Amino acid sequence: MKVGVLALQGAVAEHMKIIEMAGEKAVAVKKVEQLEEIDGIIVPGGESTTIGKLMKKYGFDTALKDFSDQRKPIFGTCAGLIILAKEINGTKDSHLGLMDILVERNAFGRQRESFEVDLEIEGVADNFRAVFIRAPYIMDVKENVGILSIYNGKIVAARQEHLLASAFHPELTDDPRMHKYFIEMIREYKSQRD
Ligand SMILES: NC(=O)CC[C@H](N)C(=O)O
Repeated sequence: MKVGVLALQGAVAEHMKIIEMAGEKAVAVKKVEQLEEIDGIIVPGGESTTIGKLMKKYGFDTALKDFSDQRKPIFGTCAGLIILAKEINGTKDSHLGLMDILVERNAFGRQRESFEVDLEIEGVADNFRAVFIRAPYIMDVKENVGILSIYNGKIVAARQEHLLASAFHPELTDDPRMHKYFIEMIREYKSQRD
């Protein structure tokens, strides 16, 4: 199995390190052609407007929709969560628009630009150290979306079939459990496709 990390901008190397720590091969994806050789992809944190623009420029906007149509899993972390969302509060624009979630950007306020908390994440861990950096949160979900974690009344992780999203950065600690959960999703959907 090969797990891709969209390598246009943001925390790419950190995700690759944890994927390898979890025992799978990581691929830095810079060209749409590479999507054929991978079984799932992580859209990392960074700056969603920048990632969105680069995605359009290199054809990933349509290519990743095709990737999702093939039921290949996508995991969006932080800015990646914003990229996956169908709705971004305060704007009519969206990026991939795949997940039935409404998100608010930079949702935890200036005084809390970055912080760490221990989270309970359904199916993943009951004490996951989560790093939030200018993080978004999920304001609302449709009924087909499973809520995996809530912090201070705010949804910070969710799953919709083969799509996974977290408001925090699971690649910035040495805990591979969130990545292992995603790798299991990839395995599950790969066996359905084969
Ligand atoms: N750490 C992050 O990925 C921050 C996301 C950023 N605030 C955005 O809106 O794109």
